[in-house]
Order: sequence, then structure tokens, then C-alpha cells
Amino acid sequence: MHHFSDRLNAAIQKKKTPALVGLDPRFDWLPADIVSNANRNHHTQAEIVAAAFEEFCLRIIDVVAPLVPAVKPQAAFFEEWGPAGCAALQRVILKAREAGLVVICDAKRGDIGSTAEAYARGYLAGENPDSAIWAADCLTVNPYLGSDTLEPFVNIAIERGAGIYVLVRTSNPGAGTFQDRKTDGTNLYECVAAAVEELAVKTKGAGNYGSIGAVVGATYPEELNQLRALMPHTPLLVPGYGSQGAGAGDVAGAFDNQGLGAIINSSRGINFAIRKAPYSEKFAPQEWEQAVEVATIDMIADLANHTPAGKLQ
Ligand SMILES: O=C(O)c1cc(=O)[nH]c(=O)n1[C@@H]1O[C@H](COP(=O)(O)O)[C@@H](O)[C@H]1O
Repeated sequence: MHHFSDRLNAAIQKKKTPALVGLDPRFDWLPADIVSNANRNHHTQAEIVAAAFEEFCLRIIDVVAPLVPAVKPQAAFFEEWGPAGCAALQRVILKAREAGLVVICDAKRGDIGSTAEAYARGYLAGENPDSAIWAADCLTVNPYLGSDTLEPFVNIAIERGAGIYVLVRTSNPGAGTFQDRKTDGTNLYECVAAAVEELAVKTKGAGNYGSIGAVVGATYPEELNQLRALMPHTPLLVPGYGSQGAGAGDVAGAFDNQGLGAIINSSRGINFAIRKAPYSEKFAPQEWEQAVEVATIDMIADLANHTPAGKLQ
């Protein structure tokens, strides 16, 4: 199957959940055995951190691949460590794809059209992992430079069966400073939403959704409900569940009545489940993978019990 949203929806229906696991490694929080393996086998700080991030993410992938449709590696944590970090990210993406997961690379790229085309060619492998160095199915994209800068991403997404998620209304505390600015009674994020919906319609697959999606934070449920209505053909990537304080009730409005149309991300809440109750009480530190597994299963049940995603079960 070539089309991004159709592939993603098939994966969501197969796994019966819209839960998305973010891969956001932080060195200070890594399990002790992973840190000592990396120290034993590498010498420079960058190589040690990169090797530890890779092992950590690959072990998470092994745990969550049978449970969820997709993962979202956060490029920033890897890029911080230069070439060693980037090589680790590249292998993590490939391994996730080999494990049958849809991979959304979270690098929030965006630039003038001709430069954006290079980003699109580099990241958007789409259906065939061999068609781009970064081998991702999908990329997060910043639309601030204007609609023409989205075009190269759209064209390459269509060609390769890839997707993008455009930042529309983000989850952070300062999201409103620019995104809520009004001109002629319309918020900036509503203008972006209208442009994204147009692209979603243009790229619609066999199902209801386009390959061009939107990032909408779970931490602003009112805006999320409004945007679901404004963008009926736009698949949503919804971050903010868990560590940023949003719960299943806050994301219920992101779905259509079949339980499709949105994927809900949790990064720290899954990656570092072992650091917080109830998992820190149930599991010893070295049992962190069991904590990852149970936290993922709990998130899946929470979404199934409190949102239309329950229809997928
Ligand atoms: O594009 C994103 O995924 C994103 C957009 C947004 O509005 N807010 C947001 O938190 N994110 C990302 O989602 C992840 C959130 O992680 P947790 O808060 O740990 O679940 C980080 O990688 C963020 O960069």
C-alpha cells in the first residue's frame, strides 16, 4: 500500500490502538546497564551517549513493536551528539521500520522551497525505506515560512507514499504567543489549519484522510475539538498526553466516529515509566523494559476506555 494515511490507518487498525510511542532518550535517566555497556565499548563522550541512546531505543522498539502502530524518534536528542548521534538515529529509524512500525521523524523542518526540497528528499522515504537516507515514513514540519515551503514536502510525500505533520497548534505553554495572534478575526493557527486541510484533501487516499497532517497539542482540548471540525480530512498527531498533563478525556475530540483520524503521543511517560509511580513501585530499576511494556498497555487501555479509539478494539 503506497499512501501514507492508508498505511498508518491499516497499522492503527491492526494494532487496535492510536497510541504513538515517542523515542526521546535522555542520558541522565538511562538504565545503568546501558550506560555501562556504552562506557565499556566507546571512548569519546559523543560516542558513549550515542551508543547508549541507540541501545535504549532499540530495546524500547522490541517491547512496543507488537503493541503500537508507530514510533516518533525526536531528532534533537540525537543531533546534539553530532555525527555519532545522527548515525544512531538513522539505525533506530531503520530498526523500527524492520520491526513493522510506521516511523515519524520529529525534526520540525521548514525552509524556503528549494531548501525544503532537500529536507523532503532526505527524510521522506515513505513506503520504501531505501528511498531516503533517513528512511522515515513521515516528518514533522514547521510552516512559518509560508505555504510555498510546504509544496516540496507534499510533492515528495505523494511520490513516495510518505506523510508530513505540520505544526498547527502546539502543546507548549507559550503556544499562543504567535499561533493565537488574530488578523481580521482569524487566529494564525486557523489560517495554517485551513491551508493544511486543503493539502489533506488534495492528497486524500482510499480512506477519508490525506497524507498531510497536523500537530495539535492535547494540552488545549478546546482548540483540539475546534481543529478536528475544521480539518475533517487531516490526520492529527497529538502530543501532550502523560508528562505534559493531558489525559485521555482531553484527546477524545481528536478522533472520528470510527476511532481513526488521530495518533496520541507519549514519550517520557513510556520511555522513563520506571522513574514514576505506579511503575517505580511495581518494578526494580533493572526491570525498566517491563515498566515500558505495562505503561504502554495502560495507555492503550486508557485511550480505549475514554475515547472513540475504543471502537478499534
Ligand atoms: O511535534 C511534536 O511531536 C510535538 C509538538 C508539540 O506541540 N509538543 C510536543 O511536545 N511535541 C513533541 O512531543 C514529545 C513530547 O514528549 P513527552 O512530553 O515526553 O510525552 C517531544 O518530542 C516534543 O518535541
